[in-house]
Amino acid sequence: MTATRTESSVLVVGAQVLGGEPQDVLVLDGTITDVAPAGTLTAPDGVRVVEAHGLVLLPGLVDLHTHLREPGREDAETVLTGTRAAALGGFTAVHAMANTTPVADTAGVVEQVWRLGRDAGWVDVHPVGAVSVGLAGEQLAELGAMASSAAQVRVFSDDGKCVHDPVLMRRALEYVKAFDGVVAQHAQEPRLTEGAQMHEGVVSAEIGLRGWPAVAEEAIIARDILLAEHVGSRLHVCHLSTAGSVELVRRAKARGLRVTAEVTPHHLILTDENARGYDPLFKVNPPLRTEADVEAVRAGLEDGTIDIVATDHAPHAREDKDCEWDAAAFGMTGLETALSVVQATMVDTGRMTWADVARVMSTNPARIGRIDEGELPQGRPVAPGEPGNLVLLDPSARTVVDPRQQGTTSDNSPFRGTELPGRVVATFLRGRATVLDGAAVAPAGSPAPREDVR
Ligand SMILES: NC(=O)N[C@@H](CC(=O)O)C(=O)O
Ligand SMILES: [Zn+2]
Ligand SMILES: [Zn+2]
Repeated sequence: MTATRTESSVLVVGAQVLGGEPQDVLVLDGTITDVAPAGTLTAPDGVRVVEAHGLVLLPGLVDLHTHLREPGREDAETVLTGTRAAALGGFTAVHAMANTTPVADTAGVVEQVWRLGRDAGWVDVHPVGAVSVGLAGEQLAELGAMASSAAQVRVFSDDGKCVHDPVLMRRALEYVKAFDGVVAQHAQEPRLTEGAQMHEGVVSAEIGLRGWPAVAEEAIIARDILLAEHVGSRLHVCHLSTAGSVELVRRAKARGLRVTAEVTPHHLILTDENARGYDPLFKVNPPLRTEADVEAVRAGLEDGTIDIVATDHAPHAREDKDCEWDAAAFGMTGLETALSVVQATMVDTGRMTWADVARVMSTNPARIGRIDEGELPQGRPVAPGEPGNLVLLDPSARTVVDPRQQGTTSDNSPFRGTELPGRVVATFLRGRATVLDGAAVAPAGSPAPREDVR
């Protein structure tokens, strides 16, 4: 028995794999070797045994849309704290958005983020490359160099900003075809959203905040679908939030186009009514929409129009959120509440099974990001021969969200003080526990987490 075997091996006993019948799952040296009916497997000497009766076992979650803020805003989050938060949320891989300072628009920056992730050891970090230099929307970034770098970038996005120029968008869609990449668009028509603060509707009119019409999102999605069809490329729609957007993607899919879409946990549960108290915790881009939009995105996720749930975890420092609405930054944290919100809105409502959750939070995001194959594949089935990337959750638990108890540096969760169902009990990255009994387990030899700025 080697030290490695102990560290990256585990026997999970009696877990409901994808919510099904209780099974034992044995992981040896990072790889699943056996899945058998509960009570039939025994642990080899020195292998950790995790008792999991009544718990649900899913493949490790994959986030296609995380803001880790490093380099540049380490006061809000670092690769280390953000990936620790991800592990606590049940994730084994995240895609780190490019809107950092400097912007991740060169091979050098994406390799830096990739290395920081690897050294931290909490989850696999896959940097997203910017579409345009400095997110300025003018000049195409070095997409090819980022793709062939050590970070092997496949997802490109100016997220935070919309790739508004149709010529630039067309070029990006053409360029990424060479390496089977995808452009992930933040769909926001800039002229229709100048100074916009929240969803344009009854509530914005009543409380006097500048509105952000649904059409500002839908106009860009419609255009990009046409461009992707013209070019024959893959398009991914970030944080889709309106009923009209769901309908556009539904029609594109019906026509066989390679268009995928994501919804965030917050757009599955919160509405513009939450803005009535002017609490900037509910200020987010795209804005929280109406009850009808919430129903439409739930239905879209249920019928497969929306492929994935992505967190859009957007940590912000205190001074950027602890101010009046108009001055506050857009964004909310989400890595540590995503699974609970999906349980509350989709599983506990009877709309989805745990197998469906595995599909929209692991299999599909890994596939869209092209990390389902290669050296360290993610989003794979819970089956022999597959990597031991797993999350064990207790669906019967209920937790009151307390940002001070979370792994993220920032405390801008809209669910502060809210009771949510479900709790991540353990997370395994290639057999190694990153979370046990709901607590983060620092990887051996990892740097000590720096003092959080609070
Ligand atoms: N979602 C947000 O409200 N904010 C994101 C940017 C983005 O995802 O567009 C951020 O970087 O803070
Ligand atoms: Zn965005
Ligand atoms: Zn984002």
